[in-house]
Amino acid sequence: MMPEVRELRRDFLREDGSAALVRLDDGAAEPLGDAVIAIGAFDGFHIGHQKLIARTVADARARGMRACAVTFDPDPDCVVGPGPAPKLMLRDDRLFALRASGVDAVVVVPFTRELAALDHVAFFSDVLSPVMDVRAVHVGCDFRLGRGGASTVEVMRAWGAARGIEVTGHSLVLADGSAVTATRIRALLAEGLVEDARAELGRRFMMRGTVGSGRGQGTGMGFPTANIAVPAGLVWPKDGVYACLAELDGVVWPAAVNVGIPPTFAGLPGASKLEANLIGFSGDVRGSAVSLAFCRRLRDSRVFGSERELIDTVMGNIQDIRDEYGESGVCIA
Ligand SMILES: Cc1cc2nc3c(=O)[nH]c(=O)nc-3n(C[C@H](O)[C@H](O)[C@H](O)COP(=O)(O)O)c2cc1C
Ligand SMILES: Nc1ncnc2c1ncn2[C@@H]1O[C@H](COP(=O)(O)OP(=O)(O)OP(=O)(O)O)[C@@H](O)[C@H]1O
Repeated sequence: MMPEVRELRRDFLREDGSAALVRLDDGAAEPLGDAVIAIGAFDGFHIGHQKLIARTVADARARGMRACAVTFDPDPDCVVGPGPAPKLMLRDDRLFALRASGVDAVVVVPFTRELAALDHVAFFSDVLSPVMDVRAVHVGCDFRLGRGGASTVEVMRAWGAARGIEVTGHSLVLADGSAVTATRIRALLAEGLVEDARAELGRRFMMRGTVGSGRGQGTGMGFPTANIAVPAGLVWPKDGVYACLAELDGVVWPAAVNVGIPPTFAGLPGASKLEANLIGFSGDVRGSAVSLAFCRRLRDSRVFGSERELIDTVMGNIQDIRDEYGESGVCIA
């Protein structure tokens, strides 16, 4: 059985993203007035981020003020990190998820080395105050700002108390006894643990890309595949075969997916690193945008001794996924 439309819209970030988007490098940004804010990179927009935003929105409603998510572009880790970690989300998906989170506005601060060197006083006074009057700040208790992370929650709370700004460092949302973080979800995906990643993301892990061409042999073997090129800089789940859901033109199909260069064809030109057989779909997908939401890991990819063995195994995987999800598309547009 395919999941409900509501769940699918969540997986593919199709929920209504109606909050205003305010870029601080856009000189025409309208001032937002009194605001309750949450601050962070929010890569993955996981269940910890979601709870932090829910608290921010509840506080803003109680005060009769605007709720704002303050985030950065690019992700600070890409500017000041020792080597940027692969991201759970494209920038636009991250902003979209924040815009659908219940806040009134998403404020995007361009992140530069100069910004990274500011302390909290300059960050609030010079960067944020032209667009909003911050009255309350919600962050995780481990949050740090500024050069060397010198502005801890305690430092900001003491500074804010004298200025009528309430700073709250919330205890972190835990899973299996330790904090849910983007870093931990990346590690789960690197082990192929897509179901655990789903629990911590609050939706299935999703990759998006454009269909290019592969070696052109899948159709002849009975399972045509969309060979998906994904933008650089994103996390990849561990190589292997997965049951997924695939969105194409607003319709979601069950899909059998191979992640990683197929070991049987390693070294041959044209092999695709991400390919999906959309179950129940027929048509030409080249040039289209396809998104994959990861449901379950089926097995490691392996070297096959013969084409017959490869076909039988892959068709068996496809049948298992068909048995679980059917072969009909579900419209989520
Ligand atoms: C569900 C699925 C499972 C696959 N498993 C393997 C595998 O274990 N080993 C392998 O070498 N190739 C595997 N492949 C890749 C196929 O070999 C590949 O799709 C086929 O050769 C066609 O490639 P092409 O689209 O580049 O022409 C798998 C493909 C799919 C869709
Ligand atoms: N598990 C959590 N529970 C509540 N708040 C959290 C949690 N994780 C992060 N936050 C808070 O959410 C905001 C955004 O966090 P940030 O972007 O640093 O995410 P992160 O998941 O900790 O990422 P990373 O693993 O890359 O450090 C910060 O205020 C942070 O303290």
